[in-house]
Amino acid sequence: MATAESPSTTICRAPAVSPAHTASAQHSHDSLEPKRRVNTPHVRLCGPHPPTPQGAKGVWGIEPGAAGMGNVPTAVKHCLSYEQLIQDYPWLTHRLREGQSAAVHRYPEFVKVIEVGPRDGLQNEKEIVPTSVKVQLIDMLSETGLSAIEVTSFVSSKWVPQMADSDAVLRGINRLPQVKYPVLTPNLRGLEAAVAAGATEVAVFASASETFSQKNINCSIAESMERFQELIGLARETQINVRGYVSCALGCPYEGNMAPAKVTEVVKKLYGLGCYEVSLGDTIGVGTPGAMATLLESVLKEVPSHALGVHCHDTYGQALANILLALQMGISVVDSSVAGLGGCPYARGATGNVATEDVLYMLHGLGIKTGVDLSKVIDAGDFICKALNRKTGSKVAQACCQP
Ligand SMILES: CC(C)(COP(=O)([O-])OP(=O)([O-])OC[C@H]1O[C@@H](n2cnc3c(N)ncnc32)[C@H](O)[C@@H]1OP(=O)([O-])[O-])[C@@H](O)C(=O)NCCC(=O)NCCSC(=O)C[C@@](C)(O)CC(=O)[O-]
Repeated sequence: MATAESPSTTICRAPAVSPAHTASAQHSHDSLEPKRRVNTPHVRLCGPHPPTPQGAKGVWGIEPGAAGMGNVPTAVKHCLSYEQLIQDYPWLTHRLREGQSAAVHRYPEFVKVIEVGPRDGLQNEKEIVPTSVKVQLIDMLSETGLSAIEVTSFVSSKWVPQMADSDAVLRGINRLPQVKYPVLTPNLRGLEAAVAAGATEVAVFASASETFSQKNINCSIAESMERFQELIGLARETQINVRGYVSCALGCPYEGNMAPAKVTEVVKKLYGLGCYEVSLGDTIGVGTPGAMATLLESVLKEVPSHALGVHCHDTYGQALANILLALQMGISVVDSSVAGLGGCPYARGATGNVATEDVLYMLHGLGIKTGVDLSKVIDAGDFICKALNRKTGSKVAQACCQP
């Protein structure tokens, strides 16, 4: 690892045409010329736009509402977004949604992106990152418009040596009033140290897996809940907000598959203890959209969507798909890590978190507001990657920064 105290920053810029702009341009083009779009030898246009009267064949030559996109040639399907399709042909909406067991919401207008790079992203780094580099990274992230940056963790330095400078990091950063700077605390000792260093928000971390709980915080799930009850009680007395994590929500490196009911139980418990929000951690990035849907169906019966977030690692390349699915099910809080840094020291094989840059690109492309400047996040990612002598894990940053 390069140990430069202040690595130089290359200014990288996001594409001049934003994904939102591109999407809307595409939409208006499509809606002006729906016929041209489907004018392929495989498709017989039997009806005008908007859809044909009852009884007549509709576009694609199928009965309105009869078979969703079933008869549409694959090449054409690929050109159409779900949203554009239901906008052009509203009669398809019911059919497309029918059969989905979960209630499908519209996408949220605003998504809160919680940056976890300085904590989750760096905790697994073998070589100690200089405090000044961590502070500079956080200060750069503060300028991006992010409303929450998880900066460090007050844990045992014997367990996680990289976080041994938590006090200096929290005291060293330039705090902006509009940004929250939560820190991880596993016990009362951590809470006290965090508050002494100026923390106004902390996060506790439980697990849905007994084995992972033992490996990560050296106690059972039940014992962790007892600790957290005391911690949360004390924190709330002093107006410290507490966020919760449930690790292994979609799979455990030691126990494998996690039953949604078991995960739900832990989420419900943390919420009941007073966590204002609980983040569902796919710690080892094994989840798929199907697994996320099943989990959320279960959790949403017990905890409201506004009190839930998703925290996806990208080990199997499923993170963005999982997040998209969660958004469709009403979730509007997403954790992510600049440059896709990350990995848990107690989760073998876990790779980085989903990259903040990639999440922002997707959200902005969907027309969802985040308040975050993607270009500035790319700059922060470039800074930390140079400091770590590492290639970015963000596909968007790779695309934007190609020489
Ligand atoms: C929980 C403990 C402390 C129990 O560890 P323990 O060994 O059972 O605790 P202990 O009470 O016996 O203390 C051991 C030593 O640590 C000290 N100690 C005790 N507490 C603290 C503290 N707060 N801050 C600083 N030092 C502390 C304590 O004073 C003592 O020092 P000694 O007397 O030997 O010199 C330990 O297991 C630990 O620190 N674990 C943290 C593990 C961790 O940080 N994992 C990564 C974060 S979780 C994660 O990444 C997942 C997440 C959140 O991102 C979501 C997802 O992806 O799923």
